[in-house]
Amino acid sequence: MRVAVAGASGRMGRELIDAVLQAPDLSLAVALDRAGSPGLGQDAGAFLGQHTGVVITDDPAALADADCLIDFTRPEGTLAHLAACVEHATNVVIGTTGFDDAGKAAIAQAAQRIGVVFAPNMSVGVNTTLKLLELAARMLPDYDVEVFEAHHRKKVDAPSGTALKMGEVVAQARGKSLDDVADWARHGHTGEREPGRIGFSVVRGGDIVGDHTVFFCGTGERIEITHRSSSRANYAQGSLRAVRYLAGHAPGLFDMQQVLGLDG
Ligand SMILES: NC(=O)C1=CN([C@@H]2O[C@H](COP(=O)(O)OP(=O)(O)OC[C@H]3O[C@@H](n4cnc5c(N)ncnc54)[C@H](OP(=O)(O)O)[C@@H]3O)[C@@H](O)[C@H]2O)C=CC1
Ligand SMILES: O=C(O)C1=N[C@H](C(=O)O)C[C@H](O)C1
Repeated sequence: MRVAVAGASGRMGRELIDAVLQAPDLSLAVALDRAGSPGLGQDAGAFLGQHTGVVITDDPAALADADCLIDFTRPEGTLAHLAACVEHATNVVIGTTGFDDAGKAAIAQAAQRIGVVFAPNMSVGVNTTLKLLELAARMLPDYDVEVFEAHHRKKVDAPSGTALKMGEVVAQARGKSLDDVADWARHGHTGEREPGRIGFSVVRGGDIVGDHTVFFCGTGERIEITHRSSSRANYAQGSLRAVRYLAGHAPGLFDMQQVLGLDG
């Protein structure tokens, strides 16, 4: 299967190129970076000391040569690539976070024409953690829930897409919409905590790959469900599973719970 990688010079782009080059059933067909990127014109494997013959381009028309794009960039980049994927009937795995409602609607619309996997976290561990959260939320309806996340200093969106998803899973298990119960930040004289709210807190610093903890705080006890990433390899491997999943499915919008068979 011919795979394209967007954001080829980014942290995830490089992790993905490495993973695709090592996968016997996949070939790297296209590598995209944005206009003005210093990577343009270089071999996509140069950072590994490898010659792949795939030159990094900023032309989304190159997506005609790929069966599936893996896109971990920024919302505006992903949406531009998505339009080219629809034009060329190329499936897409979207790992980018930070979309607004209009961006999410554009993704859903594209998924009527092509296969799309869209998930804020591709790791098997995080997706298993989401199932644990669903169980805990159902078993502990009166416990106070707080979502904590920590990431590297270069991350541009907050809370992380994964933290938002964790909050949504808990809210949904309690029959609520996250927007109605979220406390995004606290400062000053906040008053006592209101029952049923879901609080968020965020750390940014250094090279933290990605930590998430959800606290279920009751009276006399608390449960902390934590996932920590120590490398980006799991995000890349999950993305490759998503590429293979799309090859066996008709157009539609899927998430990693479906790819991993955790949606039952
Ligand atoms: N779903 C998941 O499992 C995971 C999701 N992510 C998400 O993936 C995204 C990327 O993360 P990361 O790799 O760390 O970020 P980086 O900043 O390291 O890489 C982003 C890449 O996208 C490029 N880019 C930026 N803007 C555009 C644009 N408008 N059009 C095209 N390309 C663009 C950047 O180019 P340039 O450097 O020139 O700006 C860079 O090559 C984030 O949204 C992050 O939250 C990250 C890890 C796991
Ligand atoms: O930007 C990152 O690095 C990450 N982003 C994703 C998110 O926003 O949840 C996934 C992971 O936590 C790493």
